[in-house]
Amino acid sequence: MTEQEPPGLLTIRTIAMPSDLNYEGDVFGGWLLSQMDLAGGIAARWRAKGRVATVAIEAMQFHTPIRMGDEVSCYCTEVKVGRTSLTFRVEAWVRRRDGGAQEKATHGTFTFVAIGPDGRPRPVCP
Ligand SMILES: CC(=O)SCCNC(=O)CCNC(=O)[C@H](O)C(C)(C)COP(=O)(O)OP(=O)(O)OC[C@H]1O[C@@H](n2cnc3c(N)ncnc32)[C@H](O)[C@@H]1OP(=O)(O)O
Repeated sequence: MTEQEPPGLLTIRTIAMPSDLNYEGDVFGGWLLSQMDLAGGIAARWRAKGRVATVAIEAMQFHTPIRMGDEVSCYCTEVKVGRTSLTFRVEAWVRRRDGGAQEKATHGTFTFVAIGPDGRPRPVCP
């Protein structure tokens, strides 16, 4: 069987460490959310060619738990570019520590705003 290819651009790949776990031994949802926010922020910064800030996170869904030592990869797909905002779908995929194929763990929609030197929204090149 061929491995399903995640959609979008690989932006972050990391390993779930002991300090990222909740008291049940699974990865804390907030840690995963922050990785996805970082990944989307990188993609948005590339697209906006400069500083961005997260303005909204919506439609988060957690499909499967992540455990210590699992490899976590975040893939970003551009959904929409407005006048000053950029929306990306971010998917987190997990490969278990003992190998095997990646599976989708979580996805969400992240919106960023391009920020100018004055800290206010600035237009993005179409
Ligand atoms: C609170 C925290 O520390 S969270 C961590 C990091 N994030 C931040 O610090 C951001 C804090 N927020 C801010 O500084 C401000 O809200 C800013 C600078 C991002 C935006 O300022 P605003 O005055 O709200 O900007 P404005 O109303 O002009 O909207 C800018 C764009 O964002 C979009 N936008 C604003 N709110 C939302 C939202 N909830 N969902 C989706 N898009 C939104 C607007 O539609 C607009 O897009 P467009 O120009 O492409 O049409």
